[in-house]
Amino acid sequence: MKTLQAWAMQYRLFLGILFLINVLLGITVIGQSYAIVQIVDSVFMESTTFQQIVPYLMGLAAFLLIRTFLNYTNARIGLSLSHHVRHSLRNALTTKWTKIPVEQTGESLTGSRITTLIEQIDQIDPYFREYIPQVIKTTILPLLILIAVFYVNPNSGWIMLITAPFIPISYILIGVKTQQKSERQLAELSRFSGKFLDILQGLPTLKLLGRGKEQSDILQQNNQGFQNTTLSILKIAFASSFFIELIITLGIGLLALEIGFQMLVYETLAFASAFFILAIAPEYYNSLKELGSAFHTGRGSLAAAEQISKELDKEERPVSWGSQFIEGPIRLDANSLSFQYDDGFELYVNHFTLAKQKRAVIIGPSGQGKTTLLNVLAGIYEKQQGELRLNGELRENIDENSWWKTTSYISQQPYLFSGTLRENVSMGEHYTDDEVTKALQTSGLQEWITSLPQGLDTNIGEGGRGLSGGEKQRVALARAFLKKPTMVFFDEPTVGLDVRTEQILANSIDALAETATVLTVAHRLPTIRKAEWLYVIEGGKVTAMGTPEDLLITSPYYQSLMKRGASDANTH
Ligand SMILES: Nc1ncnc2c1ncn2[C@@H]1O[C@H](COP(=O)(O)OP(=O)(O)OP(=O)(O)O)[C@@H](O)[C@H]1O
Repeated sequence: MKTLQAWAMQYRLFLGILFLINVLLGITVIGQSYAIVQIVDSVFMESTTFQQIVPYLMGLAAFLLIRTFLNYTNARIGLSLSHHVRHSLRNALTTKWTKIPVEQTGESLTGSRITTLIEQIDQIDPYFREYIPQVIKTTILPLLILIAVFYVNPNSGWIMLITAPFIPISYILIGVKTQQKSERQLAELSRFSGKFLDILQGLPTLKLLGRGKEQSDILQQNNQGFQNTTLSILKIAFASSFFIELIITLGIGLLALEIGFQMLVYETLAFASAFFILAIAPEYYNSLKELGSAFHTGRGSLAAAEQISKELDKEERPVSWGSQFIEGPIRLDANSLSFQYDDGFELYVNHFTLAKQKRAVIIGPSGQGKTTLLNVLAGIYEKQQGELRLNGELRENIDENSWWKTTSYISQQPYLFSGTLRENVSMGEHYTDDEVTKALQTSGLQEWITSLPQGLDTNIGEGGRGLSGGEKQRVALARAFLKKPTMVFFDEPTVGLDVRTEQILANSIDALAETATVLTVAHRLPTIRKAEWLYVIEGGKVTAMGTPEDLLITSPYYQSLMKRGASDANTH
């Protein structure tokens, strides 16, 4: 629970208020017992008149009211503490996610992962709402009661002090015993739900194969296993609460016995004192018992806290930028450039150069690092070593905004936001409808827009739902046409596009290449054939670089590609 404790310690003011409230609560509980004792003693032992006990009755009512108010405030502060911690964790996670470099977003930022983590923040609620206030209460209340009892009758104080640890010890023993079983129960549950989902999804196939009955039996067995584990945990839970109640009863019984001896045999204790001890003892044991159950509730927050803190502690590799403004046609140069995914695939580029306004392509077998290289050169991934120069200036000295203003990056799966087509193309910049329409036309979407009843005002779902891969790329191209970049990074789709879309994409790139340096990760022969300059990537290294004529001599990969010739439309 170290992580949770550390989070709680950031809210010392709340903890201080909780401490104060519980000191007052302790005083109220003692005062309430004192008032009850005085009323009973006056009425039964001293036969006083009603008039004389009125102040005690009023005192009792006041203590009861104050106690209710303090308990309410205690719960409110717990709630508020939990709200503040969860709010700041949500903020911390969102800040973290917005800063995560693109390279890491793929591995950590899927929608379902975000949802799971945000939901897990709510699972830490019981720790702050119940456990923390209860820990503070259990630290202060029994202590104050103990001081009062020691003051009234030290012998009873000793009995209460010695019997108290049995309650937390029992809880710890039960916790240890049930932990393994609960873990097994969780495993059973996930096995059961996995199997259930699997069978449900494959039901039509199973029916066709006549295997429905067998699967139903398997499901029954899994269900039985889960039931048995749950029941065995429940058995321990029931037995344990019986055991703890027994300890409390024995503790109070022992106290009664000792008090009885002192009152009747040794006559060293007055009735009022004895009654006070017996009236306050249940408060003492109950608050210890409540800590145990709050502890179990709080433990449920543990796994969620671990997940959240793991996410928060994840190392970031942000791309560093500087203040040098960049514009005009771009030239790229790189030396000894290296990049590695967390202990995974490694890219190393000894030497790389791309002249201004050249039309270059990166080729190579699948999974060898073409996209990775494109991303490092575009400044989406941070290089680990080496130097990358843009127009002769080190990349880290370039102003990030001016770079992205000059650049268009068209990935294999461009992201479209939930919003209108106009918003998705203009991306926050101001363009007239004519300009937007023209850009969409140049990227071959003319027919498509005219078929849309709402035209540019058509709403596009999150992630471009309802648009094909080719349409998404064409919307991304339209963005590029509006931007008029001087550097274009284009990751050609690997998935098969229809001939017409392919032609439109090629024409669009041709149009962009008139005014920009274009670097394409190419998968298609027509694109490769149009290249003025080529790079071959194999095993994360640039194995050849030059004009198509150069490569026919220096690169066996390029030679074999050209040999396969026109019959092979794809390099894969
Ligand atoms: N985010 C990532 N984390 C870890 N490894 C990755 C990540 N992205 C890619 N890789 C790995 O890096 C290697 C190179 O991937 P990359 O996408 O650069 O290859 P590619 O040559 O562009 O492939 P393709 O032609 O199939 O698109 C692959 O082995 C891939 O599995």
